[in-house]
Amino acid sequence: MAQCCSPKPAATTFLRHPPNSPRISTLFTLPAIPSSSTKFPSISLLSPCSRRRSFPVAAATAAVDSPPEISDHEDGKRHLLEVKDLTAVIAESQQKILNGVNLTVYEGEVHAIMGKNGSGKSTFAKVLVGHPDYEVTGGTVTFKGQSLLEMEPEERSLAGMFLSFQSPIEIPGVSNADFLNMAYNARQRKLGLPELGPIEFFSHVYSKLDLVNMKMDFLNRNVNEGFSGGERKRNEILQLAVLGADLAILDEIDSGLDVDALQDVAKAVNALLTPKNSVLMITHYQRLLEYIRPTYIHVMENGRIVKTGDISLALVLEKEGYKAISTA
Ligand SMILES: Nc1ncnc2c1ncn2[C@@H]1O[C@H](COP(=O)(O)OP(=O)(O)OP(=O)(O)O)[C@@H](O)[C@H]1O
Repeated sequence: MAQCCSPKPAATTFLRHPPNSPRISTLFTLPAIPSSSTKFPSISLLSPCSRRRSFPVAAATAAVDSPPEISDHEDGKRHLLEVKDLTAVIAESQQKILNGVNLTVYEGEVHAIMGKNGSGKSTFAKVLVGHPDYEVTGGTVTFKGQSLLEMEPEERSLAGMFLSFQSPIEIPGVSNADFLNMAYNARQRKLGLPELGPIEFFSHVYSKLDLVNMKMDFLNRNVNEGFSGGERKRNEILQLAVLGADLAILDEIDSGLDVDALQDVAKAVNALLTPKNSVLMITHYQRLLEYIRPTYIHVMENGRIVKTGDISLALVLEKEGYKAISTA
């Protein structure tokens, strides 16, 4: 495991909104940038190490050094993600948000998490990628046979986890193409794979633009600057297509999308699905589930998954609301 706060060739960076907004919005693996660099003039690059008060190691010791999981699925599939009794608090206030989440995702599956506003869905997603606003207080998480909670956010990303955030941020002064190229090369470097120069990368990314129905000029625009809500969401999926992932966690990719954009985004996500990778998507609407068919739907309430079912569960919720399944 990488030593926290030691010099690294690459750093996973939580990019913050401007100072008056405390919400961290996105996670990428970027090359280390010298403090004197003018490359990202208006973004504060915050090492997760600098904010994390207690990295959630103790809770995960049971899974340390465990060998890759042997399948216990009837079809012989391996599980990608196994979450057991996960509890977490907001680091600053110590307010408990996750109250014992249990979830197993096998390769090739699509899981949807639904639930009332404030039930803990986004917090769960952010805890999975190691967001420094939260501390894990109990439970274990295994990702591809390794203890996820032992990994730095950067390692989680390099291990194949991708989170598309609910509100993707702008990065003024950095073109989309440069940003994607940097993130792509940082990952290639870490994995010991060949990097791509700007021209080679352009042809790599060009083939992905079609997938999300984005015009080429979006590559030359600054990351998300002036993008509409729908364009930002498409851009998130473009990042997923360029970087690839074993587990893509998509937090409300459907919010703010018109019908055509929703179909484009869903088509792109479906095109990226293989029997080996999985999607965990958070959504409020059954509409998205018509396009990206989930293997399971889970309902979160008060920081726990209280109900799991198939697509019919979403239909019940659409018709009767959460009171139909509430345990409160
Ligand atoms: N960093 C934070 N600081 C303060 N409160 C937080 C923080 N993160 C989460 N919370 C609180 O934790 C609760 C769960 O938030 P979360 O965003 O996970 O809910 P959600 O289920 O994703 O909601 P929604 O459907 O509205 O997006 C909310 O009450 C939220 O205000």
